[in-house]
Amino acid sequence: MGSNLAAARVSFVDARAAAALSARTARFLWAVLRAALVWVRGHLRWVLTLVGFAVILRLLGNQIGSREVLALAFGPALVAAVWSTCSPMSYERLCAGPARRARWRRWIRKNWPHLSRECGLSVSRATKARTFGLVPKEGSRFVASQSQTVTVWSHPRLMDVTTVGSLLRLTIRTRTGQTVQDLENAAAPLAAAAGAHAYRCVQMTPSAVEVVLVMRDSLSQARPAELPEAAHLNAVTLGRRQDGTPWHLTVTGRHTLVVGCSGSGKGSVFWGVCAGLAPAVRAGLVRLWGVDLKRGVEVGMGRGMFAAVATNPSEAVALLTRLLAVLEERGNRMAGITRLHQPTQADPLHVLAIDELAVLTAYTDPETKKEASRLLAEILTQGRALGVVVLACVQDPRKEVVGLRGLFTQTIALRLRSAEETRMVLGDGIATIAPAHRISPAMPGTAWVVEEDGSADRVRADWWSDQLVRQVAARHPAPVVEDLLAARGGQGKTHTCDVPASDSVGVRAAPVPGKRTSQMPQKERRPRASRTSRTSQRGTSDDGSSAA
Ligand SMILES: Nc1ncnc2c1ncn2[C@@H]1O[C@H](COP(=O)(O)OP(=O)(O)OP(=O)(O)O)[C@@H](O)[C@H]1O
Repeated sequence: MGSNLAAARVSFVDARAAAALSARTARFLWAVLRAALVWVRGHLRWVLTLVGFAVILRLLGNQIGSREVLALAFGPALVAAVWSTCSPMSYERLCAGPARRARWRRWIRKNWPHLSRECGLSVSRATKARTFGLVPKEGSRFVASQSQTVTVWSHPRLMDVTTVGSLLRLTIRTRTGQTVQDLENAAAPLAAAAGAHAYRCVQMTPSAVEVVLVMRDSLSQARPAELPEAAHLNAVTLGRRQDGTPWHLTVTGRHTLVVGCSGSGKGSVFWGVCAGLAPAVRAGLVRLWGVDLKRGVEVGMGRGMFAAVATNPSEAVALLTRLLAVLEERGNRMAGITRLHQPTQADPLHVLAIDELAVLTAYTDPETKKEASRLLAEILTQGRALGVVVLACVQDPRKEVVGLRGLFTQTIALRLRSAEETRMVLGDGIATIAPAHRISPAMPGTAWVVEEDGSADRVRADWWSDQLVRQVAARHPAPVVEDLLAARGGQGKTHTCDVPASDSVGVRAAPVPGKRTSQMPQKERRPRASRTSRTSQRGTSDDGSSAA
């Protein structure tokens, strides 16, 4: 009886394993078939020509030859299908990627005269040309040559075409009578004709421009942030650029304004900077100060890495007063000795991170607003060289809301509501090359930034989950905590905390008087699921400035 039961159990287990194996095999075969069909569709001309050739050979009675030709038609499809199913990464790297890039290069070279004409880059002139040969003329007489009016086109020169990853780079030289501005203006129709997701222009010489077309959108997928390990002071890695390279943001010596409408992903940039600096915070080289007037909901997630957090306007004024005192004391110390502050453990870099600046500078009572704006203006004007920098996030970029806009030295434009807002944030003439108002709501964390050389680039910040922020705060707690109540009297009071050696997870209770956020129930956030944007429903590009 017992042995029967054991045998039945064994056969049941075998049957389940066999069923799982057949399901896996069926799935694999289906994937291979689908990949083969995709390959055939992409190489239809090749396949049809060889099939036609095989049919002719068969009609002529050459059976073996026709079979070989059919193998030549479908063999590559089978190899490609199996390869791409078993090892998609190596297939993309060694086969599909290089083939695709070669196709882009060929296409642009072949179609350049046509593209340049249709995008308004070429000019034509009518000219007389003489044709030679015996040409019939009235009656039965022939003449040896005759003159005709012909149209001659002159195009800007396509000097070089290169590809890297998903980028197609065109180096174009102006034709006579053309400026680099003309080439830059034609980049949008050029990108649309090439089916590029986005583009950017970089002036190479006074008469040559590099137009970079982003042929495949590498930013479409959200990417989770990683736990920061090393202490970096100068720059933090916030995410990636549209060419797939890392996006580093300089922090030292820069005041950063992050603008984006609600849900555009300001939190990702905020935590990218604060959590990116966390190892340096723990090392004592950076001191983070937080202002979160949305009841501390955002900063509360990573409270442990901040030296002080203000969650109401009076606390914010106290915090700014304290920071200004640091500035004044440091200024007095540095006068005549050095012009640029070098962060050390005894004298760290102070980073003031403000979530929703408008609550402080526009939506609070007039007195607090005036005082906060005054203090912030002083910090913004003097802080850069003295090692006090500001990171501020805001939804509304209008002057009446952020009067201090001009004092920030770098700006990140997340999704904005209109081209006018893009102009306000990034500067005049930028809305066409960095259309932040066209970023898809389905891609939070995506932004446009303007580089020092004036070129614009599209970037996407990595996603910081609440859990990861808490983990960073637990791993890299601030060694020093400031007492804001004492700062109200103009004097700061500093508590030194023992930094735990362990990497245990959990928010460290920071002894800040009057602090409510650590007790507040926090809602766990998740990356927003992609949704079809209204623009993409209309058949235009989601986020870039151009669409195929
Ligand atoms: N980098 C990112 N990648 C993917 N999803 C993101 C990213 N950043 C944010 N999100 C998603 O977008 C949502 C809104 O993000 P977030 O709260 O940072 O926006 P916000 O601009 O701060 O909005 P608000 O100003 O209303 O607070 C998040 O809950 C998350 O689902």
